[in-house]
Amino acid sequence: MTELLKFQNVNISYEKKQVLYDISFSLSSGEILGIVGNSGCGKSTLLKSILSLEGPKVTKGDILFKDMSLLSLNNEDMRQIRGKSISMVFQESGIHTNPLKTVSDTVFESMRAHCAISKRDALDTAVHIFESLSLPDPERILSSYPFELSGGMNQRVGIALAMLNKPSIILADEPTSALDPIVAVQIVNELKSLREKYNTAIILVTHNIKIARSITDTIMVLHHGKIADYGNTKEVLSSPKSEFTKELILSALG
Ligand SMILES: Nc1ncnc2c1ncn2[C@@H]1O[C@H](COP(=O)(O)OP(=O)(O)OP(=O)(O)O)[C@@H](O)[C@H]1O
Repeated sequence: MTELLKFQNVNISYEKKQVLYDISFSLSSGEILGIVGNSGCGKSTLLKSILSLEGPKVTKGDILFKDMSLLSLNNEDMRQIRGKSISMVFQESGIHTNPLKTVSDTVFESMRAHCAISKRDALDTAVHIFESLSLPDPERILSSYPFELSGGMNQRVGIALAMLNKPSIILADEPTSALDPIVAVQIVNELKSLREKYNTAIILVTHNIKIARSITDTIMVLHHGKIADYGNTKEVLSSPKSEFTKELILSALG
């Protein structure tokens, strides 16, 4: 397994408010890392800092992608990384799909932003990914506007779109929290199959420790912006080091 992403003693702040403290971890190809913790502990901030999204600033440490510091990249280089090497799936995948555009227009635009490709080739790539994720009737999905698809289907399409440029890492921020439990399980299975089919590494932010237990190889528990526990998921859940993790497991898993 190749190491893709590495956080080295990273501190992150908004303006003057520090949110994350001394965060270190690494992510290898094909690995699924779960980040869990209470609301406001800094999970989303951690994901945003990887892609230098608006708001949080790294004030100490370094974030490396394939041994290259992401913090030293200019805007154009970071734009190339976003969506191509590292893409993001949000809670509401409407963010991936413009309400005024059909899915096929969105597909073409997001692929054309990273490579010279014809519309037909872009759509063929999308059909292939939809089929590999068992999305029904790919041609109908492509010709639909987002409002014509159900919430669950929108989210599944959002995950498929995040895969268009075959990124090596997907950052998934609570991708199942807006969905009913049956669709949530479907999404979790789709994330698993991305790893199996494409060896994609995934960082999954979730409130749901049961989901984390069922899908992740490694887990990081954050408490007030600090790492309370980090390591192999089975080991952390069976013998957590911190009191906070013990309580979290007890309340979620009994
Ligand atoms: N744009 C911002 N400006 C200032 N502070 C922010 C901003 N976004 C988040 N914060 C603060 O940073 C802290 C961490 O927020 P973050 O959204 O990363 O937590 P989270 O663990 O993802 O929470 P949740 O599970 O509720 O989504 C919180 O105290 C939050 O209020």
